[in-house]
Amino acid sequence: RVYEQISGLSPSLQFDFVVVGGGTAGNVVANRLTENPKFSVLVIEAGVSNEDVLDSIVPSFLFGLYGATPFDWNFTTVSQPGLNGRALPYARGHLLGGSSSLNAMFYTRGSSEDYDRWSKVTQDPGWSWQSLQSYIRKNELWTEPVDNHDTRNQFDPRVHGFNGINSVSLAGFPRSTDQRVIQVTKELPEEFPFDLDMNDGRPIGLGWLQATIKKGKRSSSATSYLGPQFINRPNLHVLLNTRVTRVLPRQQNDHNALIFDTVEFAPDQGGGPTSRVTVSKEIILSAGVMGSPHILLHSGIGSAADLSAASVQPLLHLPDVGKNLSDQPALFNTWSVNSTDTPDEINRNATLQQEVLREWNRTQEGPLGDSPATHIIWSRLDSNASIFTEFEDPSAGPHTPHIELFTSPGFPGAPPPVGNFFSVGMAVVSPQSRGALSWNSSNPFDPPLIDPGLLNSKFDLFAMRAAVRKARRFVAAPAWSGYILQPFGALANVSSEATTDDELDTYIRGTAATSCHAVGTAAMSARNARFGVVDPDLRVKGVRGLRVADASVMPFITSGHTQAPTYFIAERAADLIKSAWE
Ligand SMILES: Cc1cc2nc3c(=O)[nH]c(=O)nc-3n(C[C@H](O)[C@H](O)[C@H](O)COP(=O)(O)OP(=O)(O)OC[C@H]3O[C@@H](n4cnc5c(N)ncnc54)[C@H](O)[C@@H]3O)c2cc1C
Repeated sequence: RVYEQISGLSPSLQFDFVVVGGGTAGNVVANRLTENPKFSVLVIEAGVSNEDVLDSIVPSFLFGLYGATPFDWNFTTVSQPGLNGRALPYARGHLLGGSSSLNAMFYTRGSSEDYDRWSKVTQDPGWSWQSLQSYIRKNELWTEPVDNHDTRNQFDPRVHGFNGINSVSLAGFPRSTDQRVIQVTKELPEEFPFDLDMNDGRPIGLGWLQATIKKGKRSSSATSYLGPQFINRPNLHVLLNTRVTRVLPRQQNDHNALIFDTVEFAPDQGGGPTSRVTVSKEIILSAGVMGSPHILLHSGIGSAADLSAASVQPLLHLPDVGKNLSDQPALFNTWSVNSTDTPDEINRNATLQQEVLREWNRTQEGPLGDSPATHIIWSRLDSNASIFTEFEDPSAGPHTPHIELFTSPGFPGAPPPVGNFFSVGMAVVSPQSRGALSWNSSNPFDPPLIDPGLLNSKFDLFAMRAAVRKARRFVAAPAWSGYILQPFGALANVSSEATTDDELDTYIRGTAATSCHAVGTAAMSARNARFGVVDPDLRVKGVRGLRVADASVMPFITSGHTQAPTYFIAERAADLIKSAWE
């Protein structure tokens, strides 16, 4: 059952588990726990329903979800020294499905070494790439693209799951640039080798993008894990528009351990009275990389000094709550092109957009049904790069990329009034910089202070420079001759062979932003480690009855986009919880 307001929830209902946050991870946990009819679960989600939100259904309408909309938390970061002091908007999903309902839908697992590093740092073999395979497959429902084209040379079925819940697909509408992109792998195979499947654990190379899309529609954790076949389970309850403000312990037991069993919440718009619900088994925080540590801090779990300074009574000194935030700096390089066959025409012409929307409504086919990108190039810095004399390699191993380039026909976001474009987005996917989430108010309705620490490290700046140069070499391949006209905007200042590092730094610091891939603010560590927030079984260290299951538990960011690993974490989390109670 879905309740729009707190008043809809009968006070007589009893729950074994409360899942805080109906986002990417939370809905997985709720789905898997309610497979057992004996477990009753309440999901409490701050945001609105995802139902009938057209911009969340039609993949290429994603840009309509961001900013001052009901669907985005619309956070702002603190000033970023690495970006000339700019403060950035920071999107997070504020609707059922969380960020899976508004992200760019890229499905990338990262490298096998990323997970093996988690396993090493947590001393838990269960987090290794090999061990997670069963969860990867439980999550993935490989789905043929809506146009049913021949996909044999575009992915490797041996590494995919065909019986999971969340749809993953190749693009269902060919782009005029597709063949040129592939042509580059033949013209410059050393630098841009073709890779049949970037999700086989060894992503280095250039391959076709896979995305969480089902036959031309976004597949989010809300449409998949809370889909019609699940949402009517009598033991599954979802409360929307409701913000969790704190979790509270019951009286201390004989051993002095805090046992959390109560969730406090209020209407999301603030101003209303708080209510409470008590669980008989566990509370699972799945409020995401911003929400979960924010709730822990407001509940008195964090650095004791910081808690006292914020006038919150410290319950447990756990200084790493909110620390270790890891994000991937990103920017778009854009070129003008000699073609009118780009999405720019649709994106700036309302009549044309209505026409293709009518086609999409009829068939779910056409240019609206895909993520904006077509291919991704994953690369490492040269092993003899000068930066390695100063820094240890922050990547997880020799098969793990440092940087990513992704190709998108058209202008990124709303296009200028005239012109047609091709863009290469890029990111440092194995960054060295770390930021933090903190607070300066004891009011849980005040937003946290978000510092993604973008480009704080010289390593990340070095990697960004390498990525811009790589993007320039990519579009200089013969395949683009006659198509790419000239660099657009600030890229024009850094497009000659003679461009210096300083000039590149000015471009990068002036234009880079976030990938919105923050993780790590409630990181896992080994059971007896002196750092970290949760144990390898995702229990908050030092207390009982409380786990975290979402992107915030990643001890290191994976070298890709972060929704797929979040799904895998949630699948394993559900199994860990079930095995504790079944
Ligand atoms: C704009 C954008 C684009 C992205 N693109 C991609 C991409 O293409 N591919 C990719 O792999 N990753 C992408 N990501 C990242 C990816 O979506 C996230 O890493 C992942 O979805 C995080 O999942 P989560 O479960 O940790 O958090 P979320 O999915 O954000 O879920 C957290 C949920 O908790 C709710 N919540 C928070 N606080 C409270 C509270 N106090 N009370 C109640 N509910 C609360 C939120 O409303 C939300 O629904 C993108 C992210 C963004 C924002």
